[in-house]
Amino acid sequence: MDVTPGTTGDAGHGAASITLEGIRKRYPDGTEAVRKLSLEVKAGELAVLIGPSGCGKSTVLRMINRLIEPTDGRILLGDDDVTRVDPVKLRRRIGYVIQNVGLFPHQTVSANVATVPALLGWPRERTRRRVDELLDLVGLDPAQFGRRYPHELSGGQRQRVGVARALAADPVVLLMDEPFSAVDPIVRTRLQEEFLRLQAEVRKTIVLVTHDLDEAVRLGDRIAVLSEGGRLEQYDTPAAILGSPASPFVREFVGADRGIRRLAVTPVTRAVLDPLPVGGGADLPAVPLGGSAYDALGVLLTSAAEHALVTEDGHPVGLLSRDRVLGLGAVAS
Ligand SMILES: Nc1ncnc2c1ncn2[C@@H]1O[C@H](COP(=O)(O)OP(=O)(O)OP(=O)(O)O)[C@@H](O)[C@H]1O
Repeated sequence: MDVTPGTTGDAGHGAASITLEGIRKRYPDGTEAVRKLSLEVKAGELAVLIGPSGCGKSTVLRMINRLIEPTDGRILLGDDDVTRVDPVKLRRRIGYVIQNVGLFPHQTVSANVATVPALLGWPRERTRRRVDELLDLVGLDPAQFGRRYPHELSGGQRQRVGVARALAADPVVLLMDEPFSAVDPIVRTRLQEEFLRLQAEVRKTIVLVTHDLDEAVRLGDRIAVLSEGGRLEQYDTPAAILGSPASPFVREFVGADRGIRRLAVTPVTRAVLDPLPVGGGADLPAVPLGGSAYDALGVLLTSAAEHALVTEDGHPVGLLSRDRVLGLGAVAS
């Protein structure tokens, strides 16, 4: 996954904001899948759409790349109204990753990743370099995997090829519909971690649909909780969604264990520390400043200590009490 920053040519400056203005989708049979949704995703941010089955998540995603035409409203990429541009050209600017990836089974991994560059008529050498660079970026050795066919890969490897393919032509936006749901939980966690590293590298504007709240909390800069008809219940950071649900619907949706989930996204900061004791507290268990409150609680519980020593670059900076950590997980009810 290691690349020199900038070699992909897209370290952030290839991203565009996405603005949904009162979008609506009424299917021909009369189903109002999305009634009136407004939402803005800032350039370089990852927004997660989450909500119960059938609430309109996929419909929203597919309106952004016009696989589904909105009945009403506007969708802007940066300042461009996507409903006014040719949908085929539009889709070349938007990467799309779906569950089970949808790789072409009779094409090699390299040919799959090269799909959009080939459509754009890139010279062969440029395409080859880009394909190798992307396979490296998603952690697949091009020499080993480039000539394989999709059925010769594991589920997790196929997902990575799907991500590489979506990034190939340096899209301004990436849409991901349940991209990690087809793999087992352990592989999923690893792919999510790799994906976060990749996103720190490429800084695309991403809209990701998931059913999995843990995934939403782990990956999202912001989470949009939707209810039936694409109604926006809350759009905020993971910590705010878990800490202050805006409606009974969100409270129920994020569930009773949201205090624990909240600890996972709350860092230990100087603001919650007590002063160091005389003698330095060297016998106490240590936790790093900036680490998650969830990890700190784990250390406190396993060592049965009332306090942990918080360190920065190995130097003690203060004490963290168990009560303080539990207070960080407390949520408005
Ligand atoms: N082509 C269609 N014609 C009529 N209704 C449709 C069509 N596609 C989707 N719907 C309906 O629109 C609503 C929203 O569907 P959508 O697939 O966007 O939901 P979702 O939130 O992505 O669901 P899931 O989480 O189950 O994938 C559902 O009630 C669905 O039955």
